[in-house]
Amino acid sequence: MGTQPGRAAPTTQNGRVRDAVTAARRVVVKIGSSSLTTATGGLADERVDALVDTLGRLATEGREVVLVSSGAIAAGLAPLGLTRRPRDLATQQAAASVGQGLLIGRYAAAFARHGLTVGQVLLTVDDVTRRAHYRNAYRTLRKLLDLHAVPIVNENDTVATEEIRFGDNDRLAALVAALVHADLLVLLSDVDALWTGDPARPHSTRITEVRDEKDLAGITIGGAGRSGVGTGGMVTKVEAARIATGFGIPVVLTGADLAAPALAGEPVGTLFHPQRQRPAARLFWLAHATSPRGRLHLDPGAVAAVVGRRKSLLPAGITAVDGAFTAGDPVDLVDAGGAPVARGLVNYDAVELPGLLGRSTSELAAALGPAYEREVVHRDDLVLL
Ligand SMILES: Nc1ncnc2c1ncn2[C@@H]1O[C@H](COP(=O)(O)OP(=O)(O)O)[C@@H](O)[C@H]1O
Ligand SMILES: N[C@@H](CCC(=O)OP(=O)(O)O)C(=O)O
Repeated sequence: MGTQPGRAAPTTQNGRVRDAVTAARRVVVKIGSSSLTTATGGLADERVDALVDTLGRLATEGREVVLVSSGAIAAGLAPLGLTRRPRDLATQQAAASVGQGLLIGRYAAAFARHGLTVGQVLLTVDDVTRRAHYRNAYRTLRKLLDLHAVPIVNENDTVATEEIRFGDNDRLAALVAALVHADLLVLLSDVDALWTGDPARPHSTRITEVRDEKDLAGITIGGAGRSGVGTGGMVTKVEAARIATGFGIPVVLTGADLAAPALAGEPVGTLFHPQRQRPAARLFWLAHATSPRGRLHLDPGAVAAVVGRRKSLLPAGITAVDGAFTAGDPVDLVDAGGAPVARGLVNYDAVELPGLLGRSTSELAAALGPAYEREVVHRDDLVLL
């Protein structure tokens, strides 16, 4: 290991953001599988209890707490006689189905010791990305908080398919934080902070604060750790931090055993500063939360118009279409090399587009009617990637 765990002295700016951490009224806390399980993969009761003691205190102080907890698959392994995390989706789903009940039962018992009731909230990608669905998810979470219950969120693993799955819970936690307008997101893992490289390597050092993207330059952000039950590793945690800070929410990334000092605003872990320049929430959501349902291939002129001049995308600049989307779905706009340059909400169904490609809007309007004068993606519904 590189630098031994220690508490860095807060800088003034760090101190100010830490004050926001202490003052946070609504907090989303995410804990990973690796922090909840024993070496053999079962649920580690004492770890669940330790986390719940910290969160229970917070909730009884009057703060609103939403817990995003992984661990369903890990908890389901032993009861099904499995010795390690399965690779195939069907067995992962079976394990999650068995484990989720055990996990929630364990949390319900632990929170009950603090006089608190829990509510299970299982979400899919669609539930947090599609407007109609996320309003629904928001209402449920809001009502649980109003009723002083602790929502415990996980991905709905049993119905999520490979294509539309988060897999890790880091980004889900960031989107839940945005959804409930949290004041703080705390990501708890089996590592005490973000390090400059694999923490097991001798020259890696701990990063105490990330003020903006520049502080991430030169860092080796690696995959899941050696516990064998986590997924995503630091890659998805840093992505989650980008999403949340982009929504103006500070993020603390630290070890599960440091949850109490982190929530008390002590300088533990890595503090990601909220970004002052908030993008329009809807477009930010589009860039980070939606999974594209298809791809529109642009010719170089269309790339220059959309990216360089911030114009709407017209049928004339599209050379090919992939995917089975319907009007209103998010799609990626890709250049001639296939690299995504923008994401937007498309105004046509996939089946309609091939007949329109390469034709000018006036020609289309004359041939097919005024409805075909509309842009394929309006510039207000476009975000550059
Ligand atoms: N730059 C880095 N800093 C810290 N940890 C890293 C880094 N790169 C890779 N990791 C690994 O990421 C692991 C945490 O991710 P993961 O196993 O998915 O945990 P969780 O179950 O908490 O989501 C750590 O145990 C660590 O080995
Ligand atoms: N929804 C899954 C989460 C998968 C997972 O391992 O996530 P994480 O530990 O956050 O990287 C579960 O409950 O097992």
